[in-house]
Amino acid sequence: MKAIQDYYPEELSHCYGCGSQNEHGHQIKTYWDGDETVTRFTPEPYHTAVPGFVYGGLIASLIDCHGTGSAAAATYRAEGREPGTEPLVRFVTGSLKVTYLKPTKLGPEIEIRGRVRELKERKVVIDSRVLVDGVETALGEVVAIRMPADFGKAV
Ligand SMILES: CCCCCCCC(=O)SCCNC(=O)CCNC(=O)[C@H](O)C(C)(C)COP(=O)(O)OP(=O)(O)OC[C@H]1O[C@@H](n2cnc3c(N)ncnc32)[C@H](O)[C@@H]1OP(=O)(O)O
Repeated sequence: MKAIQDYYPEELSHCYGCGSQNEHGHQIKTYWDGDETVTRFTPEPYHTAVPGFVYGGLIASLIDCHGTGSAAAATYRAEGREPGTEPLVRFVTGSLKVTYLKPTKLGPEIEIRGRVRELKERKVVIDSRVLVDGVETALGEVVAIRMPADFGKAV
């Protein structure tokens, strides 16, 4: 099964969170599991906050790209299209909110499960849960905005 990120074109595959071409990045992969999107990531020992627990910025980063990837996957699904078909659907982060419920144990695989709360043409809101060993440790909300064709060009 291909992940939504596997359909990103080369020029959009350099993101630190989800770009398959970024050798220093997380290279996350997001898949459908029924009505939920799922990303799994095993942190390294250096992803430490305090010994034994995962750095919160890593969790935010995973929620971020899980959210934008889920937004793209959900849009293709809502339109009844295969991912990667034209016109390409890509999202950037408009806002990112993370609520840390309890410390996230460092070592086991982290699972992020997302649900679509709102889906419009230009804006998709993804709610995420972060789980380790079945324990919910954080919640995320990503407002994903359709990437403008001229993204970054006016800066
Ligand atoms: C695809 C491969 C790359 C994936 C990368 C994924 C993760 C990333 O790190 S992306 C990088 C970080 N993000 C950015 O740099 C984005 C910078 N911001 C921008 O470019 C623009 O502000 C952008 C595109 C988000 C919004 O553009 P803008 O023209 O203002 O949108 P606009 O038409 O006003 O708003 C559309 C809708 O989005 C909403 N919206 C826009 N910005 C936000 C925001 N920051 N928070 C919440 N909602 C927002 C608006 O309220 C509007 O909603 P509604 O339709 O309900 O009224």
